Amino acid sequence: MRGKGGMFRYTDNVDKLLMLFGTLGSIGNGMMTPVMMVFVSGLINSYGSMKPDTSSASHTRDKYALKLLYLAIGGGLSAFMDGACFTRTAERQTSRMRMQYLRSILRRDVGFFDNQAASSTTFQAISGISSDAQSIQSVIAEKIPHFMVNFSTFIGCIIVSFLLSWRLALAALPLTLLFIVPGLGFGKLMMELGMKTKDAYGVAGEIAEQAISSIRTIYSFVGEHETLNRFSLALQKSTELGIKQGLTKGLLLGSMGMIYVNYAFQAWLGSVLVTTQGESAGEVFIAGLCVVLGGGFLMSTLPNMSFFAEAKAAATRISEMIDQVTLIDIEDEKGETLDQVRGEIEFKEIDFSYPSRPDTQILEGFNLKVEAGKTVGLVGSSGSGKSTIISLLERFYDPVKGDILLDGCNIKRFRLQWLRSQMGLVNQEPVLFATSIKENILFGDEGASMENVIAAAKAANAHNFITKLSKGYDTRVGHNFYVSSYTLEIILCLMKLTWALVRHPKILLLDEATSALDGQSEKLVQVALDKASVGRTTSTIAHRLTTVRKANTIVVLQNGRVLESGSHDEIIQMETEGGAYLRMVQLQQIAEKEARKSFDHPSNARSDHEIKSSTSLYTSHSPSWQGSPVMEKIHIDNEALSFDFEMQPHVEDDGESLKKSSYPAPYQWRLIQMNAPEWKRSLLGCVGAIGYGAMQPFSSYSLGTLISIYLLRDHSKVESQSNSMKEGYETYCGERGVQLSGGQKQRIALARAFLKKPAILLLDEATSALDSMSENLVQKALDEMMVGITCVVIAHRLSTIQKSDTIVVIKDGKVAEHGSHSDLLAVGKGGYYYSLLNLQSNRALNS
Ligand SMILES: Nc1ncnc2c1ncn2[C@@H]1O[C@H](COP(=O)(O)OP(=O)(O)OP(=O)(O)O)[C@@H](O)[C@H]1O
Repeated sequence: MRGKGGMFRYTDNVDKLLMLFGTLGSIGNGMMTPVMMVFVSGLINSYGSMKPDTSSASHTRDKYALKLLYLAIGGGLSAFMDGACFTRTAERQTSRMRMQYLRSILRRDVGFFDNQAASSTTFQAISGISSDAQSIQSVIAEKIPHFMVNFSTFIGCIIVSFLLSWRLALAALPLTLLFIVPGLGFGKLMMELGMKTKDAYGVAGEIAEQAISSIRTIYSFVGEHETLNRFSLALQKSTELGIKQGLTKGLLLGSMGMIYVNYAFQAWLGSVLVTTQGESAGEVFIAGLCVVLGGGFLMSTLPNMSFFAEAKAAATRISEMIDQVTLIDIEDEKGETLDQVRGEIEFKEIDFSYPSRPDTQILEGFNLKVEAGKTVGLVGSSGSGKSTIISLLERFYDPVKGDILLDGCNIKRFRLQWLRSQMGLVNQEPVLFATSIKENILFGDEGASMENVIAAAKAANAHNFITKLSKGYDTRVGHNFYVSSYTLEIILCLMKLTWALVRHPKILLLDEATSALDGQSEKLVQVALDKASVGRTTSTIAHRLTTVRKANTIVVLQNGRVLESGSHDEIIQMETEGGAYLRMVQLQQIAEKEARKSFDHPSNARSDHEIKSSTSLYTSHSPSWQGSPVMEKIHIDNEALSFDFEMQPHVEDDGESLKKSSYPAPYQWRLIQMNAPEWKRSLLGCVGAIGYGAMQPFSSYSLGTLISIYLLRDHSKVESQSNSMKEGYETYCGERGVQLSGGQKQRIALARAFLKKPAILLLDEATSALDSMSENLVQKALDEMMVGITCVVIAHRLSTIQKSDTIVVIKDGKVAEHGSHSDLLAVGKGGYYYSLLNLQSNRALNS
């Protein structure tokens, strides 16, 4: 099951069985057509001799109907097996593949995502799960069975055609190349053009998307015309490709006309084979049909190859991702755990550079010790390495040099999952997923009980506002969670904190946790944070120095080194490098004063509207919300928080509200009017389409006629004469047939009688003028034709009537004797028939 690469990598025994049955089903399904062709050839042959309302006709009818019924049952069963087994196994295999793929992505160390452009990694991950896995699934579920069905039909048809008439098959087979080769060639060209057209539309779509998404910029620069020009230029490319595509499609469909060239050739050759080689009509006709059908099936089989190649490449991409070795493996079960964690952290002589930028040293000889239960505040200029320290502690990366210790033990010795579960991280990223509040909290610890969830929410001061919502912990958040942006920031903060606390971590890591909040809201949340950090070793990163003011130790970082450290009161007095912390505090105070001044000055202040639009992540976009009167107004008031907020509950019936929207129905007539300039081409297309459509019934009619001709020639066996006559069937017979011999006239008369398919056949010395070889041939044809019809044969030559059911000997206008040949012979020498037969055989001997 774990073989390297390949699209069947995740096949287990059940899948192998499913694929075996699927393959049998596909082959069975594919053999339907050839087997049916064999039956039909027999059926056509029997049509020639079938007469209405005779027992033999109904026997033949029943026989073939039954055979075809069995075939239908067999075909149905095999098609079912084919479809059901392959679809099921494709589903099983690719869902396993998707799972493994996602698991392998999730266990990647963070460095993996750094090493490539973030967008390309995300794209790769998503396309691996969606398009790559999808293309493998569609190959297993559809393309492989399609290939096998068509290929076995092709093989079956060719075998049947050779069995029925090898001469015709051999001669007609090369002609199939006349439509297979252009068909494949133009088909490939069509696909390439289709891809290019898609790309060209993509470019045009991108222009439109960019323009619409930045509509204000477009308006402000009066860039509408420019946008339209660029859009129309991009569309021009797709129009040119469209014309090429149309031409190629025309050539593709036109080249299929070669099928009829093949039929034309077969019609000619088939007649020759029936009339000169004694081949039967049904077999020759069906052999020819099988050759053409086989060619068609081969043609539709081959394009599958490109899908196989695509799926193979997709499987290789997925396998490469799955097989990549992870240095810091979250699923690695090895490693120690501590029964009791105190939470003492120590960084010893840490050198670090990110794997994606190994030449840039971020931390250099970094040392830091945080005692258990104490709070350390990390401050410093942007890029000084504050967040890097937290990443190293979480083991998102390992240091290049030095050790990080937890309670005196190197963190590399711990089981990674356990280590991370000891830390609660609250960072700046928005963390709410589009699910309920409870589920959101459970992301912190999926096994946590409801009591734990509530305890964590209480610890983060979030319980109060959650219980005020109408659905409490079951309120869905995410896309449809609409609150004012001010409230949203607070809720996000509290939720992140709740999430971090649900596992009762010993270490709390706060990376700019409150940076998105304004001073007033920060104060509200800070109470919750202070409460949460009691008894926990806490590391706080903050630009706003008031946030870290109360920390036991404040560490000032610069270029990955510790510049100053100590409590606020200690380091504010330090003069290292000009008192870095003091300068930071002073600069921040000046900036805050400036900000307050500009806020007090109305002309500088941002309007309400501006604030709203800049923080509209959750506040304004879904049309289903607009104008909805249902808003929850909630007041939160407890020791930590006191604020009001309005909240829109989740609405389930988006579809309903869409239905109610008043978009006008599409207007056909308007669409036609828009396309009016294209009427000439449309008309030409319609005429072509009608002509193409009419081909099928016309060709069916022609093929039907061909069968009749085959049957006629098959029965009359007038080949030798026809061949000996220069003009063949067009030979002029002369008045009352004077230009023909008596034997020739008789055979033509016989052919006329056969064509009429009479219920009663009267043959009055019908073969008397024939030489014995021709008589033999004609007699054979007569024997075939007389099956199931009433025949009255008058003959002097007694061999002609020997096989009759009843022979009636007439003498002087009276029936002298009657009975079968053997009955009459049994009468012996006294019998009239006996003596006639004796006389004739003596004459034959003498001559
Ligand atoms: N994933 C990464 N790959 C490569 N370089 C990185 C990565 N993350 C951060 N850096 C670089 O490491 C240096 C330190 O970054 P870090 O995020 O630790 O700084 P910081 O002090 O937290 O900054 P800020 O206050 O702006 O958040 C920066 O120069 C940054 O460009």
